[in-house]
Amino acid sequence: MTTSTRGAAKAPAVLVLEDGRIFRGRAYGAVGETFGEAVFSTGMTGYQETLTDPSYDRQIVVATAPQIGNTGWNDEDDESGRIWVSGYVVRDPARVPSNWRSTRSLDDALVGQGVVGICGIDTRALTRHLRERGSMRAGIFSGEAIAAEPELLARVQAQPHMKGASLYEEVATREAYVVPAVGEKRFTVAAIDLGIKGMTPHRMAERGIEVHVLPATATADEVYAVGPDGVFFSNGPGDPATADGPVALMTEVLERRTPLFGICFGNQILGRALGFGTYKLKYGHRGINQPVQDRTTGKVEVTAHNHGFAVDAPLDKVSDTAFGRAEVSHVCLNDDVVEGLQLLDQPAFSVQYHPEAAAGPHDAAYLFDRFVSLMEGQRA
Ligand SMILES: NC(=O)CC[C@H](N)C(=O)O
Repeated sequence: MTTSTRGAAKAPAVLVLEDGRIFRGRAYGAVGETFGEAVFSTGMTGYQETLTDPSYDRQIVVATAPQIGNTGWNDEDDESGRIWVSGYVVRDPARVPSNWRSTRSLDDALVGQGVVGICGIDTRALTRHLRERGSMRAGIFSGEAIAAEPELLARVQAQPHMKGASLYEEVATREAYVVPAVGEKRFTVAAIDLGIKGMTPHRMAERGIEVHVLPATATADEVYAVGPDGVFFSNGPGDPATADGPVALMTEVLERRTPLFGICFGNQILGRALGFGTYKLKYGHRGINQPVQDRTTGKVEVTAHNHGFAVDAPLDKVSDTAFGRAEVSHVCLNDDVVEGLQLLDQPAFSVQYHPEAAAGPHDAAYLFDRFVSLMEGQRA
């Protein structure tokens, strides 16, 4: 529920965490109330891409960068048709945005879409709290939504957990659509939309791929009806342990040995299809400067991340799976979390992070070329 809006920046607001910690600040964006999992993102740029990433559905995002909104909001950088975060927490919002592409302020964009936020709180203390205690449920209340603390806390504690949440169907397209290849068409890819970011089909289209984006509930018949050279599984919100439908579909794709690429949620689904488990990280990886090593080349890349879950696969041995040998291809150098998987006996691989990242960095863009090579190899 949100009520009014503009000029509301001075209304009092309160952020309530499920463990009882409370931060008091001022309303930012819409005034009202909202709930979600409080998570922090360390990106210093790219807030527009972050807020419109469907993988942030039902999450209250805390920006660790202290000044947010400086470049306003433009008509080009959205990753989807709307803002998906359920709430936004910033320390010091820009009073006057300045950028040649900006058409309105970030505050106006939040107000326009009814997204409740809070500003003027100590985001460093909040981030340290989430890092020590882990991501947790939270609520933001402003204006008339503010009530006695025990009441607000009880409402936060009544919210569903992110563990066990099935959200991908809620954010995915209902209708199939096609993103045409840029220049000469070389390949057709069926992309399963579990919360796909707009930049992903674009990065494929740039490589001569015609991308058929299909709903999360697509059947194998619908996938193969487009005559795909390869199948892609996208990023998406929620707990991968709930994604039984996409795991079953991917299993069929693997049985047919069609070239396969997955990103983020898609990596977790490949993990499950291979028989590995997934688990929730304490506070996840969200930001644009995470160091990852590609173990197939030894190279280290700086990468964009947004994940709260990870695949539980052995780092130091090749695993035998229903689809032959599999190995962990990429690993996060901060904490050894599995960041990529590849099959050694058929053309399938995935990464836990974001080679498409529009706000950058672009070190991992080669992964789209790797997908193209797999499709070329299958044709040869
Ligand atoms: N960006 C994503 O695809 C996120 C995947 C999953 N929801 C997670 O949090 O780990």
